[in-house]
Amino acid sequence: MMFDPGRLETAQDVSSPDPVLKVKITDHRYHPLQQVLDECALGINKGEIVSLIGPSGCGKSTFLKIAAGLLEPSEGKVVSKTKDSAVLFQEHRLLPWKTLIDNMSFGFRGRTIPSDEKARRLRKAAQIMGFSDEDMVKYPSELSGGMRQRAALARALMIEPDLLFLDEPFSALDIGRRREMYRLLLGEVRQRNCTVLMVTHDVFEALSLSDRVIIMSPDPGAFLKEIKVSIPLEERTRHMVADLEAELLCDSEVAELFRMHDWDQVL
Ligand SMILES: Nc1ncnc2c1ncn2[C@@H]1O[C@H](COP(=O)(O)OP(=O)(O)OP(=O)(O)O)[C@@H](O)[C@H]1O
Repeated sequence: MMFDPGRLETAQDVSSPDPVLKVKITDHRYHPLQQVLDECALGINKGEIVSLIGPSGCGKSTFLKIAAGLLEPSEGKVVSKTKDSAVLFQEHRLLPWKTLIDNMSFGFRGRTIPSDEKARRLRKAAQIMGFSDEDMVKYPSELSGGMRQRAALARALMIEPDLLFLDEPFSALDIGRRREMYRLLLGEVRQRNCTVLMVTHDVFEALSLSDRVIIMSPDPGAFLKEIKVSIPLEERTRHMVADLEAELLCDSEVAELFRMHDWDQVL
């Protein structure tokens, strides 16, 4: 297929010779008879935002969990040169019996960080996320869905990670809250040149936020295509991203994958 080379390019070995995260999986199975992942290799450069998209069940979360070191691949290896990584899931995973401040502080567990530095980070995160002093002593059940998701992001950012794994963390939010989260996240990510690997169902979201988008096909999961989005993130408009999405779905392999041959029709 032809992509407009100024906007969407088929990525050909865009990772530097020295990526900060290198994942090479040749096989992954939860059960001996069911191969979930076939060959999948990915190198991510420092400060790069890479998204994985693909049909439900193709193995995106499995790949992300392996990349994040939460799961051992049946065959393969992960090499990371980053210092601190954090994972953010679709469910906020806040502890219901802890207040907001205690949930955010939970991000510090297992780290030796001086208490004045902890207090500084908590204050800064509360300010960025828009939490009042009153909010900080509330329990998760007393917070709105958007606040809970912001709290989960704040907790993940407490350790000031240089590598962030996101598994559909915005999918339960409305469009306005989602954009709010994008801004909060990208502000932090850009400021600290953090590297990001994100799984999403949403092609528009992937094209909005990423430097590179990887499209996975199922049975067993494998990388079908890599797309580089060359419009700088700060310059992307919704209109441009909608055009990129249409362009991507014109690719017969991608359309086939998502069963979107007639993508222009609403139904
Ligand atoms: N813990 C597990 N034990 C057994 N099978 C699993 C486990 N986790 C995932 N699977 C299976 O592995 C396959 C890939 O699942 P995975 O969650 O990685 O896909 P996905 O692309 O992230 O899906 P979705 O988009 O629906 O979240 C599926 O067939 C799923 O049933």
